[in-house]
Amino acid sequence: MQSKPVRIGTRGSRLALAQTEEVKRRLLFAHPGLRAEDIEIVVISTKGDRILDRPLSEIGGKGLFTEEIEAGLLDGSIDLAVHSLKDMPTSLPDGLMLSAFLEREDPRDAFISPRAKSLAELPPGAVVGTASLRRQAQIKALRPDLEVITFRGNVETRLRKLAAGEVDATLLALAGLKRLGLADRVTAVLDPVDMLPAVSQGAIALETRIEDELVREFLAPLNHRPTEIAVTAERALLATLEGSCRTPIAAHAEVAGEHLTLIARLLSVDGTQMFETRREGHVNDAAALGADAGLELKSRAGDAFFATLFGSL
Ligand SMILES: NCc1[nH]cc(CCC(=O)O)c1CC(=O)O
Repeated sequence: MQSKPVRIGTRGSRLALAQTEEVKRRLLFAHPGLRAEDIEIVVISTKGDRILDRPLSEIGGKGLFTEEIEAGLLDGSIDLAVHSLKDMPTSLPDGLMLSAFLEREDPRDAFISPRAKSLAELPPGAVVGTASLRRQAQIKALRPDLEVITFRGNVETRLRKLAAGEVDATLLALAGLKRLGLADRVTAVLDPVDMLPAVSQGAIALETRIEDELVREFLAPLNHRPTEIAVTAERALLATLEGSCRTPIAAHAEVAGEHLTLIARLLSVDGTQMFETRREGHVNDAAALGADAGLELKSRAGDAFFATLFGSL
Protein backbone atom coordinates (compact mmCIF):
# COMPACT_ATOMS: atom_id res chain seq x y z
CA MET A 1 0.00 0.00 0.00
CA GLN A 2 2.69 2.44 1.03
CA SER A 3 6.43 2.17 1.49
CA LYS A 4 6.55 3.30 5.11
CA PRO A 5 5.11 0.92 7.70
CA VAL A 6 1.60 1.61 8.98
CA ARG A 7 1.89 2.59 12.62
CA ILE A 8 -0.85 1.39 14.96
CA GLY A 9 -1.17 3.13 18.34
CA THR A 10 -2.50 1.26 21.36
CA ARG A 11 -2.46 1.18 25.13
CA GLY A 12 -0.04 -1.28 26.65
CA SER A 13 -2.40 -3.49 28.67
CA ARG A 14 -2.51 -7.15 27.71
CA LEU A 15 -6.09 -6.68 26.51
CA ALA A 16 -5.21 -3.66 24.36
CA LEU A 17 -2.25 -5.55 22.87
CA ALA A 18 -4.39 -8.62 22.16
CA GLN A 19 -6.93 -6.40 20.38
CA THR A 20 -4.19 -4.74 18.36
CA GLU A 21 -2.72 -8.10 17.34
CA GLU A 22 -6.20 -9.09 16.18
CA VAL A 23 -6.39 -5.93 14.02
CA LYS A 24 -2.94 -6.68 12.60
CA ARG A 25 -3.99 -10.25 11.76
CA ARG A 26 -7.10 -9.01 10.00
CA LEU A 27 -5.17 -6.40 8.04
CA LEU A 28 -2.70 -9.02 6.82
CA PHE A 29 -5.61 -11.24 5.83
CA ALA A 30 -7.45 -8.43 4.02
CA HIS A 31 -4.33 -7.28 2.16
CA PRO A 32 -2.48 -10.35 0.82
CA GLY A 33 0.49 -8.30 -0.43
CA LEU A 34 1.14 -6.85 2.99
CA ARG A 35 3.94 -8.26 5.15
CA ALA A 36 3.99 -8.39 8.95
CA GLU A 37 6.93 -5.94 9.01
CA ASP A 38 4.79 -3.38 7.16
CA ILE A 39 2.77 -2.95 10.36
CA GLU A 40 4.35 -1.37 13.41
CA ILE A 41 2.69 -1.39 16.82
CA VAL A 42 3.34 1.70 18.96
CA VAL A 43 2.48 1.41 22.67
CA ILE A 44 1.25 4.63 24.29
CA SER A 45 0.60 5.10 28.01
CA THR A 46 -2.59 6.96 29.00
CA LYS A 47 -3.78 8.68 32.19
CA GLY A 48 -6.24 5.85 32.74
CA ASP A 49 -3.33 3.38 32.80
CA ARG A 50 -1.27 5.46 35.22
CA ILE A 51 -3.86 6.43 37.87
CA LEU A 52 -4.85 3.16 39.49
CA ASP A 53 -5.82 4.13 43.02
CA ARG A 54 -9.04 6.06 42.38
CA PRO A 55 -12.36 5.23 40.74
CA LEU A 56 -12.53 6.41 37.15
CA SER A 57 -15.67 8.40 37.92
CA GLU A 58 -13.69 10.38 40.51
CA ILE A 59 -10.71 11.16 38.29
CA GLY A 60 -13.30 12.50 35.88
CA GLY A 61 -12.62 14.00 32.52
CA LYS A 62 -13.40 12.31 29.31
CA GLY A 63 -11.00 10.26 27.29
CA LEU A 64 -8.83 8.99 30.13
CA PHE A 65 -7.81 6.06 27.96
CA THR A 66 -7.68 7.92 24.66
CA GLU A 67 -6.18 11.40 24.99
CA GLU A 68 -2.48 10.57 24.54
CA ILE A 69 -3.27 8.14 21.71
CA GLU A 70 -5.32 10.74 19.89
CA ALA A 71 -2.47 13.22 20.30
CA GLY A 72 -0.30 10.66 18.46
CA LEU A 73 -2.80 10.54 15.59
CA LEU A 74 -2.94 14.32 15.39
CA ASP A 75 0.84 14.80 15.42
CA GLY A 76 1.35 12.05 12.85
CA SER A 77 3.40 9.69 15.03
CA ILE A 78 0.78 6.97 14.45
CA ASP A 79 -1.62 6.33 11.53
CA LEU A 80 -4.42 4.53 13.29
CA ALA A 81 -5.46 3.73 16.83
CA VAL A 82 -7.14 0.63 18.21
CA HIS A 83 -9.60 1.27 21.05
CA SER A 84 -12.14 -0.57 23.15
CA LEU A 85 -15.03 1.56 21.95
CA LYS A 86 -16.55 1.37 25.42
CA ASP A 87 -13.74 3.59 26.74
CA MET A 88 -14.20 6.28 24.09
CA PRO A 89 -16.03 9.56 24.59
CA THR A 90 -18.87 10.22 22.16
CA SER A 91 -17.22 13.26 20.66
CA LEU A 92 -13.78 13.02 19.09
CA PRO A 93 -11.17 15.74 18.67
CA ASP A 94 -11.43 17.81 15.48
CA GLY A 95 -9.74 16.05 12.60
CA LEU A 96 -10.27 12.49 13.89
CA MET A 97 -12.93 9.90 13.12
CA LEU A 98 -13.84 6.28 13.76
CA SER A 99 -13.16 4.60 10.42
CA ALA A 100 -13.99 0.96 11.13
CA PHE A 101 -15.60 -1.27 13.75
CA LEU A 102 -14.61 -4.91 14.13
CA GLU A 103 -17.38 -7.43 14.56
CA ARG A 104 -18.54 -7.16 18.13
CA GLU A 105 -17.57 -9.84 20.65
CA ASP A 106 -20.23 -11.01 23.14
CA PRO A 107 -21.36 -7.77 24.89
CA ARG A 108 -22.53 -9.44 28.13
CA ASP A 109 -20.93 -9.17 31.55
CA ALA A 110 -19.44 -12.14 33.34
CA PHE A 111 -19.81 -12.99 37.03
CA ILE A 112 -16.68 -14.43 38.61
CA SER A 113 -16.57 -15.81 42.11
CA PRO A 114 -14.94 -18.64 44.05
CA ARG A 115 -17.84 -18.45 46.56
CA ALA A 116 -21.10 -18.69 44.60
CA LYS A 117 -22.39 -19.97 41.28
CA SER A 118 -24.25 -16.75 40.47
CA LEU A 119 -24.94 -13.23 41.71
CA ALA A 120 -28.26 -14.52 43.11
CA GLU A 121 -26.48 -17.18 45.17
CA LEU A 122 -24.00 -14.89 46.91
CA PRO A 123 -24.64 -14.87 50.67
CA PRO A 124 -26.15 -11.67 52.12
CA GLY A 125 -23.50 -9.05 52.81
CA ALA A 126 -21.02 -10.54 50.36
CA VAL A 127 -18.58 -8.05 48.85
CA VAL A 128 -18.53 -7.44 45.09
CA GLY A 129 -15.68 -5.44 43.59
CA THR A 130 -16.26 -3.29 40.53
CA ALA A 131 -15.12 0.11 39.31
CA SER A 132 -18.11 0.60 37.08
CA LEU A 133 -21.04 2.69 38.34
CA ARG A 134 -23.23 0.91 35.79
CA ARG A 135 -22.41 -2.49 37.28
CA GLN A 136 -22.63 -1.14 40.82
CA ALA A 137 -26.10 0.34 40.23
CA GLN A 138 -27.48 -2.82 38.63
CA ILE A 139 -25.96 -5.09 41.32
CA LYS A 140 -27.65 -2.91 43.95
CA ALA A 141 -30.94 -3.04 42.05
CA LEU A 142 -30.81 -6.86 41.99
CA ARG A 143 -29.26 -7.43 45.42
CA PRO A 144 -29.53 -4.39 47.71
CA ASP A 145 -28.04 -6.51 50.51
CA LEU A 146 -24.64 -6.90 48.84
CA GLU A 147 -21.74 -4.60 49.50
CA VAL A 148 -20.14 -3.08 46.41
CA ILE A 149 -16.62 -1.73 46.64
CA THR A 150 -14.40 0.05 44.12
CA PHE A 151 -12.03 -2.30 42.44
CA ARG A 152 -9.66 -1.02 39.79
CA GLY A 153 -6.79 -2.20 37.68
CA ASN A 154 -6.70 -4.14 34.45
CA VAL A 155 -8.45 -7.47 33.98
CA GLU A 156 -5.56 -9.58 35.31
CA THR A 157 -5.08 -7.34 38.37
CA ARG A 158 -8.75 -7.71 39.25
CA LEU A 159 -8.63 -11.48 38.90
CA ARG A 160 -5.57 -11.52 41.16
CA LYS A 161 -7.36 -9.41 43.81
CA LEU A 162 -10.34 -11.76 43.62
CA ALA A 163 -8.09 -14.82 44.06
CA ALA A 164 -6.39 -13.10 47.03
CA GLY A 165 -9.79 -12.82 48.73
CA GLU A 166 -10.09 -9.02 48.64
CA VAL A 167 -13.66 -9.47 47.42
CA ASP A 168 -16.12 -12.35 47.11
CA ALA A 169 -16.98 -11.69 43.47
CA THR A 170 -16.40 -9.38 40.56
CA LEU A 171 -17.98 -8.60 37.20
CA LEU A 172 -15.98 -8.22 34.02
CA ALA A 173 -16.82 -7.89 30.35
CA LEU A 174 -16.97 -11.34 28.79
CA ALA A 175 -15.44 -9.86 25.62
CA GLY A 176 -12.22 -8.87 27.35
CA LEU A 177 -11.91 -12.24 29.10
CA LYS A 178 -12.39 -14.08 25.82
CA ARG A 179 -9.80 -11.97 24.03
CA LEU A 180 -7.33 -12.69 26.82
CA GLY A 181 -8.02 -16.42 26.67
CA LEU A 182 -9.48 -16.24 30.20
CA ALA A 183 -13.06 -17.29 29.45
CA ASP A 184 -12.51 -20.40 31.60
CA ARG A 185 -12.45 -18.14 34.71
CA VAL A 186 -16.09 -17.17 34.20
CA THR A 187 -18.47 -18.52 36.84
CA ALA A 188 -21.67 -17.39 35.07
CA VAL A 189 -22.62 -15.12 32.21
CA LEU A 190 -25.12 -12.49 33.30
CA ASP A 191 -28.44 -12.17 31.50
CA PRO A 192 -28.61 -8.71 29.86
CA VAL A 193 -32.08 -8.31 31.42
CA ASP A 194 -30.38 -8.25 34.83
CA MET A 195 -27.12 -6.60 33.84
CA LEU A 196 -27.57 -4.52 30.71
CA PRO A 197 -24.13 -3.98 29.12
CA ALA A 198 -22.26 -0.71 28.73
CA VAL A 199 -22.66 1.25 25.53
CA SER A 200 -20.32 -0.31 22.94
CA GLN A 201 -19.17 -3.13 25.23
CA GLY A 202 -17.32 -5.75 23.20
CA ALA A 203 -16.72 -3.49 20.20
CA ILE A 204 -13.30 -2.47 18.91
CA ALA A 205 -13.03 0.78 16.95
CA LEU A 206 -10.29 1.97 14.65
CA GLU A 207 -9.65 5.70 14.79
CA THR A 208 -7.87 7.66 12.04
CA ARG A 209 -7.30 11.18 10.79
CA ILE A 210 -10.29 12.27 8.70
CA GLU A 211 -8.06 13.53 5.89
CA ASP A 212 -6.06 10.31 5.67
CA GLU A 213 -8.10 8.64 2.93
CA LEU A 214 -5.38 6.13 2.19
CA VAL A 215 -5.51 4.68 5.70
CA ARG A 216 -9.31 4.84 5.77
CA GLU A 217 -9.52 2.80 2.56
CA PHE A 218 -6.93 0.41 3.93
CA LEU A 219 -9.19 -0.26 6.96
CA ALA A 220 -12.49 -0.44 5.06
CA PRO A 221 -12.45 -4.25 4.62
CA LEU A 222 -12.30 -4.67 8.42
CA ASN A 223 -15.56 -2.81 9.04
CA HIS A 224 -18.53 -4.89 10.25
CA ARG A 225 -21.63 -3.00 9.24
CA PRO A 226 -24.12 -4.48 11.78
CA THR A 227 -21.71 -3.61 14.60
CA GLU A 228 -21.29 -0.10 13.24
CA ILE A 229 -25.07 0.37 13.21
CA ALA A 230 -25.60 -1.04 16.71
CA VAL A 231 -22.90 1.13 18.28
CA THR A 232 -24.16 4.17 16.36
CA ALA A 233 -27.53 3.80 18.11
CA GLU A 234 -25.93 3.16 21.51
CA ARG A 235 -23.50 6.07 21.23
CA ALA A 236 -26.22 8.46 20.07
CA LEU A 237 -28.11 7.54 23.25
CA LEU A 238 -25.00 8.12 25.36
CA ALA A 239 -24.37 11.47 23.70
CA THR A 240 -27.77 12.79 24.77
CA LEU A 241 -27.27 11.62 28.37
CA GLU A 242 -23.63 12.04 29.25
CA GLY A 243 -23.23 15.27 31.09
CA SER A 244 -20.76 13.29 33.11
CA CYS A 245 -19.22 9.83 33.35
CA ARG A 246 -20.83 9.63 36.80
CA THR A 247 -24.20 8.68 35.35
CA PRO A 248 -24.89 4.95 35.24
CA ILE A 249 -26.11 4.26 31.70
CA ALA A 250 -26.58 0.88 30.08
CA ALA A 251 -27.68 0.01 26.56
CA HIS A 252 -27.71 -2.74 24.03
CA ALA A 253 -28.66 -2.62 20.36
CA GLU A 254 -29.08 -5.58 18.06
CA VAL A 255 -29.29 -5.64 14.29
CA ALA A 256 -31.15 -8.31 12.29
CA GLY A 257 -31.09 -7.55 8.59
CA GLU A 258 -32.49 -4.05 8.24
CA HIS A 259 -34.07 -4.07 11.69
CA LEU A 260 -32.61 -2.47 14.79
CA THR A 261 -33.69 -3.06 18.41
CA LEU A 262 -32.37 -0.90 21.23
CA ILE A 263 -32.81 -1.26 24.99
CA ALA A 264 -31.53 1.49 27.26
CA ARG A 265 -31.40 2.16 31.00
CA LEU A 266 -30.56 5.06 33.24
CA LEU A 267 -30.02 4.30 36.94
CA SER A 268 -29.22 5.96 40.22
CA VAL A 269 -25.89 4.78 41.66
CA ASP A 270 -27.62 3.10 44.60
CA GLY A 271 -29.84 1.13 42.22
CA THR A 272 -33.10 2.35 43.75
CA GLN A 273 -34.17 4.26 40.64
CA MET A 274 -34.18 2.80 37.16
CA PHE A 275 -35.62 4.16 33.93
CA GLU A 276 -35.78 1.90 30.92
CA THR A 277 -36.94 2.29 27.35
CA ARG A 278 -36.84 0.52 24.01
CA ARG A 279 -36.80 1.51 20.37
CA GLU A 280 -37.23 -0.49 17.19
CA GLY A 281 -36.80 0.68 13.65
CA HIS A 282 -34.83 0.70 10.45
CA VAL A 283 -31.03 0.51 10.60
CA ASN A 284 -30.81 3.79 8.65
CA ASP A 285 -32.39 5.52 11.65
CA ALA A 286 -29.91 4.16 14.21
CA ALA A 287 -28.62 7.54 15.39
CA ALA A 288 -32.10 9.11 15.57
CA LEU A 289 -33.52 6.13 17.50
CA GLY A 290 -30.67 6.27 20.01
CA ALA A 291 -30.94 10.02 20.50
CA ASP A 292 -34.71 9.80 20.88
CA ALA A 293 -34.42 7.05 23.50
CA GLY A 294 -31.90 9.19 25.36
CA LEU A 295 -34.20 12.21 25.37
CA GLU A 296 -37.05 10.10 26.70
CA LEU A 297 -34.94 8.77 29.58
CA LYS A 298 -33.67 12.24 30.35
CA SER A 299 -37.12 13.77 30.57
CA ARG A 300 -38.59 10.84 32.51
CA ALA A 301 -35.76 10.98 35.05
CA GLY A 302 -36.16 14.75 35.34
CA ASP A 303 -33.90 17.47 36.71
CA ALA A 304 -34.28 16.25 40.29
CA PHE A 305 -32.75 12.88 39.37
CA PHE A 306 -29.64 14.44 37.85
CA ALA A 307 -29.34 16.94 40.72
CA THR A 308 -29.29 14.23 43.40
CA LEU A 309 -27.00 12.09 41.31
CA PHE A 310 -24.31 14.75 41.28
CA GLY A 311 -25.02 15.92 44.80
CA SER A 312 -24.58 12.45 46.25
CA LEU A 313 -21.10 11.85 44.90
N1 LIG B 1 -13.10 -0.18 31.15
C1 LIG B 1 -12.12 -1.18 30.90
C2 LIG B 1 -12.47 -2.07 29.77
N2 LIG B 1 -12.59 -1.59 28.52
C3 LIG B 1 -12.96 -2.62 27.70
C4 LIG B 1 -13.08 -3.76 28.47
C5 LIG B 1 -13.47 -5.09 28.02
C6 LIG B 1 -13.67 -5.30 26.55
C7 LIG B 1 -14.84 -4.59 25.95
O1 LIG B 1 -15.84 -4.28 26.63
O2 LIG B 1 -14.78 -4.36 24.75
C8 LIG B 1 -12.74 -3.42 29.79
C9 LIG B 1 -12.69 -4.33 30.96
C10 LIG B 1 -14.04 -4.68 31.54
O3 LIG B 1 -14.96 -3.86 31.55
O4 LIG B 1 -14.18 -5.80 32.04
